[in-house]
Amino acid sequence: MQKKKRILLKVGSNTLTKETNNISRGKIEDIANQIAKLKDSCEFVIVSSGAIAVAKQFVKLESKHEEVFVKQALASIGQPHLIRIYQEIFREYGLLTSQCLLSYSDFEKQESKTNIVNTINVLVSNNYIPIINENDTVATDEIKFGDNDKLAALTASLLEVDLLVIATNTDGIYTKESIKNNAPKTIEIVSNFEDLRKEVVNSKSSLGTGGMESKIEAVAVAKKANIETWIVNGLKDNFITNAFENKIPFTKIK
Ligand SMILES: Nc1ncnc2c1ncn2[C@@H]1O[C@H](COP(=O)(O)OP(=O)(O)O)[C@@H](O)[C@H]1O
Ligand SMILES: N[C@@H](CCC(=O)OP(=O)(O)O)C(=O)O
Repeated sequence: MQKKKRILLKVGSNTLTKETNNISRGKIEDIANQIAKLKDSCEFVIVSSGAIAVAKQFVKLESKHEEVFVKQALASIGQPHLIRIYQEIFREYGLLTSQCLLSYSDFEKQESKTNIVNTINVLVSNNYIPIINENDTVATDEIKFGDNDKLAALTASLLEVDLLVIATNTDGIYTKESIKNNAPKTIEIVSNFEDLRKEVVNSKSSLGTGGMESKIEAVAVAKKANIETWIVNGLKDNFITNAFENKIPFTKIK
């Protein structure tokens, strides 16, 4: 049997909510449907944000503490709901899921790195799709300074995946000029990675954390490990299968 292509799919909060205040079961169905279609040729590991977004659907926390602690508490409330929703929907498509919570510091310790790789390899070889998020209770880095893009890239490198797909709410990376002119145009082929950094504008979406800048940083991490990255519009249906068939505009960085 031919070796399956290993894909790390990163799904941001905006994709999962389809830019509303609620997690979109329809979007998770769309992801499950695509993974089910591709399952004979590809194996998936998912890095999913959305814990805080799910919690906000259910609760409003009162606290005199710093905002970051409230966000961590929300992530703790939302994470089990997020996984429950994934599990319910993926099961309908015949897909098995599991949860892994990781911290950035885990990537600095050899023993932790080995354990992550071994655990995920057992999961994947038994047809479980690991759904990874940051362990927000212990690490504030992501909520304060970055987001899951870098976590996805570090995980992709550690797992030596064949492709990193970052799903966001734009058709990939647009040229700065085209954003200014209100006619966004996707940079489809990246000839010079350093030039790409100059295209980032200082904006992010309503629920997003790091904007395009953190995606570029993620691409840099993946590039160092010789991993190709695609930045695709996760709001659209069939965004993975359509990207494979080149039916949609997206940014490909080799
Ligand atoms: N050159 C660019 N092309 C496209 N989007 C850009 C660019 N520069 C900055 N952005 C911003 O990055 C956002 C995506 O990142 P983010 O808000 O963190 O979403 P996510 O939840 O998917 O991680 C876009 O909605 C846009 O506002
Ligand atoms: N880990 C947290 C926050 C992650 C976050 O906002 O990231 P992203 O949507 O990828 O910019 C969560 O699951 O809500």
